Amino acid sequence: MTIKELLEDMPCKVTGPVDTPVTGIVYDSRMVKPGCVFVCLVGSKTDSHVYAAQAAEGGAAAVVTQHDIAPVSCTEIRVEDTRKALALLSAAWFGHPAEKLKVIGVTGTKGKTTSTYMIHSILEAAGITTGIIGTIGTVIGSQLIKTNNTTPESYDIQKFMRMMVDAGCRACVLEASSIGLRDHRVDGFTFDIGLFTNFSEDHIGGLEHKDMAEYMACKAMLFQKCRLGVINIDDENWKGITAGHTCELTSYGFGSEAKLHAENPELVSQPGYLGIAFDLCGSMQGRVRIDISGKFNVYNALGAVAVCQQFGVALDNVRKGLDTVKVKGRVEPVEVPGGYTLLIDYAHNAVSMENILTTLREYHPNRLICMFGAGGNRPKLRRYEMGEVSGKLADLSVITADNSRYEDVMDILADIEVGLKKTTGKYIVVPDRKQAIKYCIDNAQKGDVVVLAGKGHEDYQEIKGVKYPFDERDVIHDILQEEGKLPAEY
Ligand SMILES: CC(=O)N[C@H]1[C@@H](OP(=O)(O)OP(=O)(O)OC[C@H]2O[C@@H](n3ccc(=O)[nH]c3=O)[C@H](O)[C@@H]2O)O[C@H](CO)[C@@H](O)[C@@H]1O[C@H](C)C(=O)N[C@@H](C)C(=O)N[C@H](CCC(=O)O)C(=O)O
Ligand SMILES: Nc1ncnc2c1ncn2[C@@H]1O[C@H](COP(=O)(O)OP(=O)(O)OP(=O)(O)O)[C@@H](O)[C@H]1O
Repeated sequence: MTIKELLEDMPCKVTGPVDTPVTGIVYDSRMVKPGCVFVCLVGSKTDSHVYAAQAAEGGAAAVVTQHDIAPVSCTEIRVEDTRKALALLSAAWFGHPAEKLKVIGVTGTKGKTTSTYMIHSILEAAGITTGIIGTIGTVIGSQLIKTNNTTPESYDIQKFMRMMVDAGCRACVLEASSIGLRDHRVDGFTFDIGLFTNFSEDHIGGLEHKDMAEYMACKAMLFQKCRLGVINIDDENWKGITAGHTCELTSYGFGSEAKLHAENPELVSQPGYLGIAFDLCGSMQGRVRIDISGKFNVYNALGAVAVCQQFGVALDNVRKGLDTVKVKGRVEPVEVPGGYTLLIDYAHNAVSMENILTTLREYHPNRLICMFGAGGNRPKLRRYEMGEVSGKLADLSVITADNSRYEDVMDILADIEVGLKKTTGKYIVVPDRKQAIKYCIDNAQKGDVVVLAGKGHEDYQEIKGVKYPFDERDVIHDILQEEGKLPAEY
């Protein structure tokens, strides 16, 4: 492919030769190879236009810029926005893979990861091979490729979609974060379906959104980039999210005014299994059961079913998909002996923790035990709030290390204690996370629900700039093995 072919349909001003063959697209100067097109991005730390000359000297066929640079020894492609250009160029480079897939984008403050896994599980049950791009990584068949962002850079999204097409996938379900939408990571293609889960305060400040209005406007972009919007109309913000939409809309929720709605939710509780069953009503009818705890999962399931209906999936496959779905680190049960339930969850702020603990309370456990910590080099307010929430809602809080980063773990725990002390909740401090898990396992009683909060799918602990291996599943396995309590089937 030549520069000219690559630029087809892209508004730009070109200075220099355009018949040069292109060997690849690169958005990091350290990855420049002879013949590549280097796209200069204005980032939060670096404006990589400063590397344009170096890229040209390194053999780049062209550099893509959005502001003036000193003349370079290769072709210069001038565009209005290089992030947008990166998306368009990457789509062209990988042969527009989205056109060969049904692409579903999921946006919302909570429930994106869970919903993508539910959609994946249902579609796969129906024989529709589906890839996932999201917080846990990119899933293509049995392969999990770890990524830094919930919504990766546009180049990577296009590359992953190409890999999915080559692997025989027919669909791709992607978490479209507000930052990803804002930063043009999902430009260059049209989503077949956009799913809205819910909207609440999050991601404000720092390098994220300046205020709630901007946050909402970014989420709303999905419904200007898709053909059909599937909307949770029980969330009062749905009208703001769909303002300016260019797609058709369909709805889900608990009320009968929603096209697909739920009735008769019933919590299902057995040792090691907390789920929920409910009736699907409206556009699909039948009782279904989800193998993940929490009433909010009825919403995630409704959204997922409404999406899968667009593929003509039958009720049996919906049932099968929902009854077998597993999401790593999202109220994920881990099998343990002793008649109690042990869960790993990603809740790492007060809102998520309140949601999860309130939900688990509804299962009427013997005791609800919450083990958690808080990230270092993050706002202290989060720690006070988490302490207060757990103190109010759990029968016992076990406070311990999370990703302490550059802070002393004891300082973080002291902040969490400030919140705990506002309540009458019992707590214990066990700074080492493995020891804290061991404490929970050793002290759990029949009928208890123990939630290990904070790390979810993460498999490391970040301390002073180093990521140490720490997968809670492995840690639990090691503790049970050391104590001779490992179930026979492990
Ligand atoms: C603030 C932010 O969004 N940063 C993202 C952004 O990095 P950046 O542009 O700020 O990076 P930078 O270091 O300033 O570099 C700018 C450019 O210079 C290039 N560079 C840099 C150095 C050099 O020597 N040569 C060079 O060419 C870099 O490759 C880059 O292209 O682009 C990177 C590549 O796409 C992202 O990985 C990175 O996400 C960081 C890790 C991040 O934390 N982002 C958060 C805010 C985020 O995106 N979150 C959302 C939502 C999550 C949720 O819903 O929970 C997400 O989708 O993940
Ligand atoms: N529909 C929902 N409503 C409220 N809370 C939810 C919902 N779905 C999940 N949660 C809670 O939020 C946590 C994160 O869920 P999930 O990872 O699916 O959402 P997400 O949108 O991908 O979140 P994040 O952006 O934090 O990764 C869950 O562990 C659960 O506690």
